Amino acid sequence: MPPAIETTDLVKEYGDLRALQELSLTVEEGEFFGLLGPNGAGKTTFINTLVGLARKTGGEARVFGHDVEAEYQEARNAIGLAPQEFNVDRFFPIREVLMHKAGYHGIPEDEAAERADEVLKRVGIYDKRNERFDWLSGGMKRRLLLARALVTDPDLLILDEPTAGVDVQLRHDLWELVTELNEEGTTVLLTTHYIEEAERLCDRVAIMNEGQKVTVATPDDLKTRGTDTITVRLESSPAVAPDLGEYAHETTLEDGHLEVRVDDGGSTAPQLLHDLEADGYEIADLEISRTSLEEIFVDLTRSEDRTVTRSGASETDEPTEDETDDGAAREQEGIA
Ligand SMILES: Nc1ncnc2c1ncn2[C@@H]1O[C@H](COP(=O)(O)OP(=O)(O)OP(=O)(O)O)[C@@H](O)[C@H]1O
Repeated sequence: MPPAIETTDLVKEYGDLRALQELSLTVEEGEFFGLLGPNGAGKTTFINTLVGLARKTGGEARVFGHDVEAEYQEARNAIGLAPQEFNVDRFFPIREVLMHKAGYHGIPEDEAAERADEVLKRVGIYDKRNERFDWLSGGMKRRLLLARALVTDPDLLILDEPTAGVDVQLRHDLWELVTELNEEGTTVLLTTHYIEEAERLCDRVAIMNEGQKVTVATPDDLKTRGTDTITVRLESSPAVAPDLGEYAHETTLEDGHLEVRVDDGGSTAPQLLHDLEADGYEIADLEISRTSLEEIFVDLTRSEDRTVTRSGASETDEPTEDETDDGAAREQEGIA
């Protein structure tokens, strides 16, 4: 089986703005894959090129082996997308919205009705089936987007910030549901700003910045890339920080607390204690803290200039041909 997603040197330009810069990424079938990056990193653009809402400028993109443009229908039929924005037809009861979506993907009416009921039950808003989208609460709208993504029984579920602005209960419900779907074999691509979410759910994460891939790793591997801090409380505070071995990348002393930054706190602490005692210091207390994934993420995506790289000099607010197309396609996506 080919990978669920495979892109090679994928480029997307909006006029002179390079939103994706030679992005090569592979998501294996069955993976729960996270896409992380600061605002404007290109996450939604990446998704849009996969689902046909944005036309790529260069490179290749395949979904289960199908070229996303040359074999659009095959690629698109494999994907269920829960987008960031609420792009749902507001004039129909939500059950009909789901049936239209299924019909658009070639599912016969009877089966579409069955599937609509099934997914509404699964996301917990079956009792709202005859209401219009506008009448749902924010959390219910998120559930509906997920239901719409699931109504075609996709092999690849793409969730673009599914828990943005939802309450804790719903966030946990959604986590449980997508974990279940992944365990049943659905490949999941998730973009999120919540590092905890990625850490909890994803087998691997890609960190993107300014349209480029910074790294791909498991959350555990990423965490080992940070440094640890050993904080030692000394019985009597010296005037200056002691001179330690090469293992100490940085040593600071404040109010009798010595903070030493090291690669691996667990294995360095005995050496540090030994060195301090040898120098006559009395130790009252010791604590090791590990860099959080969030700090590592901030480090990896730190940028002096947060603006996205522009390939040309001119800056214009005129919509490009692509943007106009994207708008039309988005509308279609909403209705379909
Ligand atoms: N249709 C468009 N026309 C012009 N520029 C666009 C368009 N869509 C996205 N961009 C630009 O491309 C860059 C990447 O945007 P994108 O929405 O992909 O980022 P993101 O990582 O999803 O951000 P966020 O986390 O804020 O959702 C941004 O600079 C954005 O302004």
